[in-house]
Amino acid sequence: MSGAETTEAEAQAQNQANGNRTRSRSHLDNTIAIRLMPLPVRNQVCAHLDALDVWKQLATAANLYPDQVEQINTQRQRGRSASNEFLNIWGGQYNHTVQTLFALFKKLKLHNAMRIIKDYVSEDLHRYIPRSVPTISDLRAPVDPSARVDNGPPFPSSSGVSNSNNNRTSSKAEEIPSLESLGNIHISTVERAAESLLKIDYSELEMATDRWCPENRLGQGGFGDVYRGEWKQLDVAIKVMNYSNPNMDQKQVELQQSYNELKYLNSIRHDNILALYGYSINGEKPCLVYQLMKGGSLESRLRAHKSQPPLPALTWHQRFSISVGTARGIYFLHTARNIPLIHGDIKPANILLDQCLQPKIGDFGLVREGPKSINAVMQVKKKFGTRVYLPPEFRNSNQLSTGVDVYSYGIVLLEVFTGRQVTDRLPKNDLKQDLLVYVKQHSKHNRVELLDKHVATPMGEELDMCMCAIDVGVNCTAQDPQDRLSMEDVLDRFRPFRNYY
Ligand SMILES: Nc1ncnc2c1ncn2[C@@H]1O[C@H](COP(=O)(O)OP(=O)(O)OP(=O)(O)O)[C@@H](O)[C@H]1O
Repeated sequence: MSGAETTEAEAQAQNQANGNRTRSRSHLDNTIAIRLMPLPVRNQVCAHLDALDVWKQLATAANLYPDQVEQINTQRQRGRSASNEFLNIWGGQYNHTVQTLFALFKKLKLHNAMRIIKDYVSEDLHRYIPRSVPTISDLRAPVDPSARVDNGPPFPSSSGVSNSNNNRTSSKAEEIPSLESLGNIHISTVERAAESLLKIDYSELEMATDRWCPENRLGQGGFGDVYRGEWKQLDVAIKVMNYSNPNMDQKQVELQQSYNELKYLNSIRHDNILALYGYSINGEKPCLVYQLMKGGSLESRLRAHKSQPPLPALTWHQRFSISVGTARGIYFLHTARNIPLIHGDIKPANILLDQCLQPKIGDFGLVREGPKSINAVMQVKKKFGTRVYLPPEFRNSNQLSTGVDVYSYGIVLLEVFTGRQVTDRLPKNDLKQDLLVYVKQHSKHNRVELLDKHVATPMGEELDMCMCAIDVGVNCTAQDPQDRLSMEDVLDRFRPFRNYY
């Protein structure tokens, strides 16, 4: 061992004896302190880490005290950035440097985070950043717990972050778990999310779809194609992930969405929530396998009269039953756990129908944990979802609450019963009106006129039921979230018509 190495090893031993918490800046590290990092860079790195939701891994690797971890969690639940709070504590109280942070990112294989701060560490450390951006093909490698990761040359011990993973002869107890990357979302995280899900062999899915025969292609979404297939005597829909977006930030968002789908869709079982059967990651592309919804999406059914050959329009009865089932699914999401889950992208394209036209909510890519209680509001950094279905307080001020789903649901109800799309061009004399203004104006006087003309005008109790649906749609889409119904209120309002569902 050279003299310099001995000094480094001694520094490391001393650091370990002191523990990460008391570690201060080493003489070998002359980079700036974390708290002096330029604000735009700090914001960028925090946004990136928050999107990956890795604050717990950071806190553990940095050996924070439980009360500090709780402090970060509290800020997170208030809608603040968990990563920023982590930096406040670790970078502020212990005066760590950007180089130390770089070492921490390296330890956790947060390569994009390393890229963001690389200009603030010495150039010879840039060799620790993998040259190529991790690709989805990383997923193909089966996780072998016994495999060691070759992280290249050891990171200087002055980093203040223990680096046992670099020591290929280190004992198992010291090892950092072997992690393959899905972008920056570790495969171990993905696997944990998918623990109770079936892991399906890719070759079985090839067989199920006749080798991805074009005739079995159901459609295309933001992530790639969806195929119909028969797998183990089950009718399934297989979403083939094709992370084609060349933009790295966008790609990261896509990866995060697939992870959300696994994490949340897998943890929720309800008659009106799409069943996720399993996933496959040992083939050409990662796949998610769902229950096949033979009735297609509500969106396509609402336009059925335009399809070739045209399908009969949905009856009022069917429309009502679909609306009730969808409301039940959203109500479950909002109330099943201590913290409400907010779907964030309720729209007809994400409501799928089975052969009996029972609805199931799909596309959990944007699901978020909301504020602690069903009536509370939290400020979030980023907007997400489909603009025309989002309420003004979320679109304009990033205020997230269960009211976001209620509003989107209200728009869906109005679309279902008027037969108009929220994006439809309105007749000439209504040019300045969007669907909501149009419905709100007409609902005062000529309410029956609002109903979809593709179906015979309802009479008697059926008419009352349709008017109730329009009223509920109007109440769900109030501009002020305080004036909106809750999903429980919606179901109460529908109860007098239970003969129809
Ligand atoms: N489980 C399923 N059963 C039957 N059809 C499905 C199923 N899942 C998706 N589809 C169909 O496959 C197509 C693509 O679906 P996907 O969820 O990927 O995209 P999307 O929701 O339309 O778009 P995005 O993902 O960008 O929001 C849609 O036409 C949808 O109706």
